[in-house]
Amino acid sequence: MKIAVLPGDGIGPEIVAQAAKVLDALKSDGLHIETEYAHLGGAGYDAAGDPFPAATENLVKASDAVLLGAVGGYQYDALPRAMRPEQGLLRIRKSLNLFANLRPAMVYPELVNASSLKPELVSGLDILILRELTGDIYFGQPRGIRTLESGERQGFDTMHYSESEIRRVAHVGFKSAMKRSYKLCSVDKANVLDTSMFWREIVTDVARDYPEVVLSHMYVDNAAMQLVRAPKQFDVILTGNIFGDILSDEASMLTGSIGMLPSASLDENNKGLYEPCHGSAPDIAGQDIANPLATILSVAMMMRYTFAREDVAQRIEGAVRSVLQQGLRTGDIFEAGMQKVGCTAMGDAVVAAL
Ligand SMILES: NC(=O)C1=CN([C@@H]2O[C@H](COP(=O)(O)OP(=O)(O)OC[C@H]3O[C@@H](n4cnc5c(N)ncnc54)[C@H](O)[C@@H]3O)[C@@H](O)[C@H]2O)C=CC1
Ligand SMILES: CC(C)CC(=O)C(=O)O
Ligand SMILES: [Mg+2]
Repeated sequence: MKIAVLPGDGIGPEIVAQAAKVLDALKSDGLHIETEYAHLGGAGYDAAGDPFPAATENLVKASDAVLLGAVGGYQYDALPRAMRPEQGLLRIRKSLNLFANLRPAMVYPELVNASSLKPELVSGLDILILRELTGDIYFGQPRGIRTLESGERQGFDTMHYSESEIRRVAHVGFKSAMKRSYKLCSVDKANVLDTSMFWREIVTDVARDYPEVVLSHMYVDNAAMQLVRAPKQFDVILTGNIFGDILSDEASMLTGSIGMLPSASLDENNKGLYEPCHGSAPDIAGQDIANPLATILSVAMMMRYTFAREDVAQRIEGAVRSVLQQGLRTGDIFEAGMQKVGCTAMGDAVVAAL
């Protein structure tokens, strides 16, 4: 298992250090894990003048999987767009062809009261948001800021999806639904956007290959509302890049915190990049208070999807469950009566529970 580790920026190094301890513990138990570190995002810009340095690209292409913290920081916000940390993230996803982004949102029984919704709405929740990750308005050309004939300046981006991009992620969605509850809801804005109208047409066509799966369609504004009204109506949500980005942050709060939501970004062969769904949280960086569980759970997803080690994945998930049962909580999921711990102590507790 050759794993490239990219701590990134902000809380990235803190949370990745905890996940790395889990990898070290698994290695001591006999798993053949080899890790190598590199820079991405602001760290890449600082070290090599590029948010996705060539050395990082070479390393991730030579690795089986990538573990990433997060990128971004206030100090980089005024850089030209191409130099911003977030462009490093978009480029690594594109470079590795990681078109399928799996973002499971499940509520641990111990955290039912940490959710911002009523316990009965979220208890037992287990949904999968499948977000297309290498297309859509985040990658569309042309884009930029131009001056119109009137002399007024205008910012513009381009949304598009090609048929092959929709087909391949739709297949992942239907296959995921076949392993779960045979229900797939495709989320779009087909009442307004041509891109979405086309998305709906192709998803409907792909559905013919999966007659066992019940396909439904929902507009994204309604989906945002339904996610907080009655989230358990969903099982797999299939959607595009920008809608999935937004809906998955929303879904994270059903679980108690964005610090609980892991992700897997996969190519056609299940080579993957694994990262928490949240960002670099510069507002809490350097204080040892970030929740490392989303990153640790991302390692579990890595074991499941890239290395086909369901046993190891479940072992890590069991350890996370165990620390929650012990009453340990970082600040973002803290409730009265629980024991508040920092990022490092939470990581240590997970390792001890492995
Ligand atoms: N995948 C990535 O690397 C992503 C990077 N970003 C970047 O991160 C930076 C900050 O963006 P924001 O919009 O503030 O989103 P964010 O996800 O970093 O933070 C949003 C809020 O959630 C909290 N939070 C996030 N992760 C947490 C954790 N593990 N434990 C406890 N609290 C946590 C933060 O403290 C903050 O209050 C920006 O530069 C942004 O571009 C944003 C999203 C994803
Ligand atoms: C650069 C952004 C697209 C990162 C983000 O918000 C995400 O992937 O969730
Ligand atoms: Mg996001």
